[in-house]
Amino acid sequence: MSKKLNNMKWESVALDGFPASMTDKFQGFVGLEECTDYSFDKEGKRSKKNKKQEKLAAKRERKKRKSSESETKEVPSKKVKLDNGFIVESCNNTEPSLANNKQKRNKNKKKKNKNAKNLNNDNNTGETSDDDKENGNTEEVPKKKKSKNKKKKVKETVGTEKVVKKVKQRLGDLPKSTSELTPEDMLTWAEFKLQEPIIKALTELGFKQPTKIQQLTLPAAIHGRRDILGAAETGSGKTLAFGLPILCGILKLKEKAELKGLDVYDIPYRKPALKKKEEPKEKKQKYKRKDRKENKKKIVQEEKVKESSEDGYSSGKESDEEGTKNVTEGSKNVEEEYLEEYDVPVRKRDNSADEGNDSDEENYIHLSDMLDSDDLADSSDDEDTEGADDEDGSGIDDDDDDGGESGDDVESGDEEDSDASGDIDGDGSGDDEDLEEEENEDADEVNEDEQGVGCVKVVDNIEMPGHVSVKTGKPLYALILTPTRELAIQISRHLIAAAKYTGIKVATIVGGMAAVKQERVLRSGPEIVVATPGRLWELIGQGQPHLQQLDSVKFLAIDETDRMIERGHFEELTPLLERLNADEERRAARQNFVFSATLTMVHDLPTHMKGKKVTKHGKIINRKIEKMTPQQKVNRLVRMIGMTEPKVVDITTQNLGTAETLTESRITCALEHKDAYLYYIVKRHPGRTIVFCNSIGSVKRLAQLFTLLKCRPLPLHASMPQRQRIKNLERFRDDPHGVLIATDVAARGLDIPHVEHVIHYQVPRTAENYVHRSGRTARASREGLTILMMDPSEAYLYAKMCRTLNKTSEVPTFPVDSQVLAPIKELMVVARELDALELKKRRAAQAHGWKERAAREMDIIIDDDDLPVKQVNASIDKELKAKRRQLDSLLSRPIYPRGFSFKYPTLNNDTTVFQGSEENALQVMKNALESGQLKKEKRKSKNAPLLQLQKKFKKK
Ligand SMILES: Nc1ncnc2c1ncn2[C@@H]1O[C@H](COP(=O)(O)OP(=O)(O)OP(=O)(O)O)[C@@H](O)[C@H]1O
Repeated sequence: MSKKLNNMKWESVALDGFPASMTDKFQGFVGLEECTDYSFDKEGKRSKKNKKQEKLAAKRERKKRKSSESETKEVPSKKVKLDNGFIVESCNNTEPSLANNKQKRNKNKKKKNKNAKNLNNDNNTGETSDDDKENGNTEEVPKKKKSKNKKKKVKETVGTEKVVKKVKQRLGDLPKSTSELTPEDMLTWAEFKLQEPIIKALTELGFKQPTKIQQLTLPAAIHGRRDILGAAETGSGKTLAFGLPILCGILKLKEKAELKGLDVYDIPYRKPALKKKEEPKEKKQKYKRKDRKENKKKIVQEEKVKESSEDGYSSGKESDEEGTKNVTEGSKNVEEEYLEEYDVPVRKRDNSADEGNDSDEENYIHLSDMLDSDDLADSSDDEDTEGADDEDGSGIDDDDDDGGESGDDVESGDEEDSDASGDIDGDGSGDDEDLEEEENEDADEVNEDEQGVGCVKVVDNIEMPGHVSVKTGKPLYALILTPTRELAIQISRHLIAAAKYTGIKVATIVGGMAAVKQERVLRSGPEIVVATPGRLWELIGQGQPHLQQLDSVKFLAIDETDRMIERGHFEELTPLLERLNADEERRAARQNFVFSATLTMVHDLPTHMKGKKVTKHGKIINRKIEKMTPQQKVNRLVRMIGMTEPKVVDITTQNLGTAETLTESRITCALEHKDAYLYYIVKRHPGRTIVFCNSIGSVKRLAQLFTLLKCRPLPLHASMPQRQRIKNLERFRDDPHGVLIATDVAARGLDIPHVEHVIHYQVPRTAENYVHRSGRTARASREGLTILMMDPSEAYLYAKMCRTLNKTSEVPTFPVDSQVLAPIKELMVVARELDALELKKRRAAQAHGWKERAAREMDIIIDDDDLPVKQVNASIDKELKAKRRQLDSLLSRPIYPRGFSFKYPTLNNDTTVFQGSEENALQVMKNALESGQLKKEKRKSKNAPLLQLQKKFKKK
């Protein structure tokens, strides 16, 4: 209906004899209208003036109509779009269909609520959110009033809708704070002398005070300008522990350059420590003497901090000194309790032997030369322990990126576009195109899947760019390296949030996304680059000008450092570090940050590396391999990265990297029942859950199985396209009952709020992996639960892990209702059968497709009869149909515990699978711990085979 027709006179016409059968199709189609005022369209001849006048008149008319309608409360003459696709205009004198009206109202209501909800999320106003409840920001309002207020609020929010543009939260975005902090609330930060714009951003984020690790590292990093080696539990705020000093340092450098009219390139952030070595020996001896005294650590630290702030590079000598004093005093007590500082001797980098290594023995292998945790794992560990349906046979290690941008193996998920998180630049704008996979570009890259564990990606044709000092006029101040793409994106977003009012730009350079856009961002000269090593090295190799300033960066941070430097994982890291450390003076003037939750953790040796070994030449050697000490591990890091006398802050000594708020538990069961237990947990204890597997194959299998079980799982692994990876993470973040099934690619660093459970579907290969996986829950002082699923064949790995984590007793068992589990096991049998049939069908289709393709290529005509696969398909289809029906019927029925009497079957049509109520898993575990149920178990477990195994293991 054209606009013109709106202004004409309409009359309703009665619909006699309208067939009853059609009524439901025309639901809400309340009448017809006939145009009674015809005229010729003279639009073409009309003058512009006339047109304008007519328009105005029409507008006025519409306004009038609207106001009169609202006064008389008649049915609006607005067009209504029906479900069947018709657009109708309702009459004034006929009652509209109630159903449609209701439907429409509901729709509108939903829309409004949605808008209101979104706006509430954005503005943190209105109804109490989950967050509010958690923070205790709930308000008791009488019910009646509340509904009125609600309406009002909805109206208000809808009114402001045009003004406030809805911003979709992207992966890694920090949620805005619900509490409004005043400058007085932020006084704890003041002692670190952070610049005002940074404090302003922290206030907005609701970060009232620094976390423990921030409290311990910021003074030395900001005032002392020292290198920091930080180890703190997962989710303890390590990102800002290096992020804030970097932002603060950049602002200081910029300010100084502006004040003195200097070129930033020529201002070292700190006095090269090389010169410090030339200091009179007396000073060092003074330290040594003090060292012997009881309070040695703190004094040394204090002296060094003072010394650095006296170096003339601080923005204000006195104030810095003052600040340092305050901070050291302020954090005194905390440090006494937690701070563990190592003496880190600075050694020349060309000295390859590790300290304490008896290098005189030819066949001596030191563990530090084989730091790779997964190299260290038994070769049998690399296989998918289930051995079932591992389609691609990719029982591979899958916990880092950019060691090769692998695969185009998309297995699930729709293809709808997401503009969510391709954003790679500091300004927060992102296009979908950013997420374009670069499968073609990857053609000559080695696929991780094909390589298997222990193989190393060979980086060909990359020449080390010459160490020419490049000045583009837009200095690159800081480089932050991470092992995974998602972590890089997240760190960027955290920094962007903290740098919101500083004008500092942050670029994310990661694989799997369009390099073109990343280059464009780099051309704008961001001060900070957060990157994974692969893509970064690729762009450096291509001569990207902004990155040619790499060797003059003032700050270098390496997150998850222990993972980053593991042998064979990041081949590009070695040349990168060489490049960064090429100029000795610049290296010494650079401030370095090295962080991880497991920085000082050293795991047990795998048996295959111990004992006798027969060499190629038939010689038997008895290998002496010593476990590296934490100090040796730290020394190695210091040497590799080129740090100078770093301050080592390790606050993981109590819980070895896991958060204090984490509740640990375990389920021991047969391998074939693991799926049933997992389904039980997901359904009985719904909540945001991450399920970790040891291989890509396991992730794929579980994702398929749980899709059949209608759990809507979200897979995540390194051979998925980057776009899908981010989309799945965002979906998971947005779904309070989301189930993410992931490899260790999601184990480190990811900060998704309110993850309630972490389930280790398989015992992780190293204790480090256990710590990082478990650390996806119980973050930022919240509580969380981790469940380790273990079958008897994994007892050895479990015992090894417990030993590394210094666990003196077994991880307590998670209580499972066996009555409920029994019917689930039956359900799982059917689901697995269906899964197997689907796999068979896929394989048959693939084989069929292959035969046909081959025939076409060879110009051979094949009869359908010669393709027996099709017949197989027909029979599979039949079976599939039947199985699907069987599973659907099982799933549609609620699960009753075995022995349920059925005397009082429920009348409600609740679709929840469990008839028993859903329970909070953490609470269930806590209750079990308190009720003494687990004490009994402890007594029983004295003779448990697991402990026996552990003893055997110790003897080895
Ligand atoms: N001072 C602070 N006050 C409150 N929350 C904070 C503070 N600093 C950081 N956080 C929040 O704590 C959460 C965890 O921080 P972050 O991701 O830096 O942890 P992490 O120690 O790096 O964890 P992981 O070891 O898993 O990488 C984040 O959501 C972050 O926003």
